[in-house]
Amino acid sequence: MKKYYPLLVDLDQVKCLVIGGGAVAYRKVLSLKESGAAVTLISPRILEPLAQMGDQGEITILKRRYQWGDLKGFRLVYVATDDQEVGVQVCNEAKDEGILLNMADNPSLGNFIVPSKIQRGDLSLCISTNGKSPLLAKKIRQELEVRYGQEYADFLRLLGQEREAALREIPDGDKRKAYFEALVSSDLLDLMREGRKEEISERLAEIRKKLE
Ligand SMILES: C[C@@]1(CC(=O)O)c2cc3[nH]c(cc4nc(cc5[nH]c(cc(n2)[C@H]1CCC(=O)O)[C@@](C)(CC(=O)O)[C@@H]5CCC(=O)O)C(CC(=O)O)=C4CCC(=O)O)c(CCC(=O)O)c3CC(=O)O
Ligand SMILES: NC(=O)C1=CN([C@@H]2O[C@H](COP(=O)(O)OP(=O)(O)OC[C@H]3O[C@@H](n4cnc5c(N)ncnc54)[C@H](O)[C@@H]3O)[C@@H](O)[C@H]2O)C=CC1
Repeated sequence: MKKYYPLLVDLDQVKCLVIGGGAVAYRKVLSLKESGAAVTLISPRILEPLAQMGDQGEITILKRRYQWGDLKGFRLVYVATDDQEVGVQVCNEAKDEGILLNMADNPSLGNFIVPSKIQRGDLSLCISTNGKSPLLAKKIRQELEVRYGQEYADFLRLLGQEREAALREIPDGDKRKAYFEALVSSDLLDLMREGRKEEISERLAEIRKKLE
């Protein structure tokens, strides 16, 4: 069993290649585009929504089979074909070039896997089963989606603002930490979930006052 290391990577404008044009390739393309990657796709058959993305200039499409040399210039490569042989060839080329490789149909040939993900503003929740059961990862995602709603995006925005302000305005490190702890364990999240926006600044002032 591989021991994968989780990390969050900035893919803005990074050149990524997807080989294959079916449902799995489509899922990988969507998540790459969400991260701002510059996506190229190579495949003889291409799903309609992917073809449309190509027509609209959102991704670059080469409508043909993979050939040796295609990986040049790419940082991340995803293989999502129904042809095992392509996987083996890409794997050899990726090794030569030191490129990070995701293999949808034979994960152990690649060197990274994609987790299931929930995004709530700046909060990312990523779930992986180390490839043992993607369906369980999906089920846990659906459970967590109910538990962690949009209010977390708002809460985190507020925490970020308050943290910046506190770093400027509360010079004492212990007091600052106490303020952060009070914010995180306050009922601010409940106020946001219940849409009681007008009470938020009041609560912030109360928390600050208590610490004085
Ligand atoms: C190893 C990994 C490599 C990788 O793709 O990176 C991989 C591999 C394989 N998946 C397979 C099948 C399915 N994958 C899904 C769904 C997802 N698969 C994703 C990731 C991963 N899948 C990586 C491990 C993640 C982890 O650690 O848990 C998700 C999380 C992210 C994403 O793909 O973007 C996304 C859910 C997103 C969401 O909804 O939250 C479904 C369910 C569905 O489609 O509804 C099924 C059908 C049910 C089933 O088989 O379980 C097969 C067998 C194919 C066959 O039968 O031939 C293989 C190959 C193998 O296992 O050998
Ligand atoms: N990792 C994951 O999340 C999942 C992986 N899979 C596996 O991923 C693979 C792809 O699944 P789907 O997208 O449903 O398959 P699909 O059959 O819809 O698409 C396969 C694509 O591969 C392309 N292709 C075939 N030979 C090629 C070549 N030589 N060069 C470039 N492209 C080529 C075809 O044109 C087609 O677009 C399957 O092997 C499947 O077992 C399936 C479900 C989930």
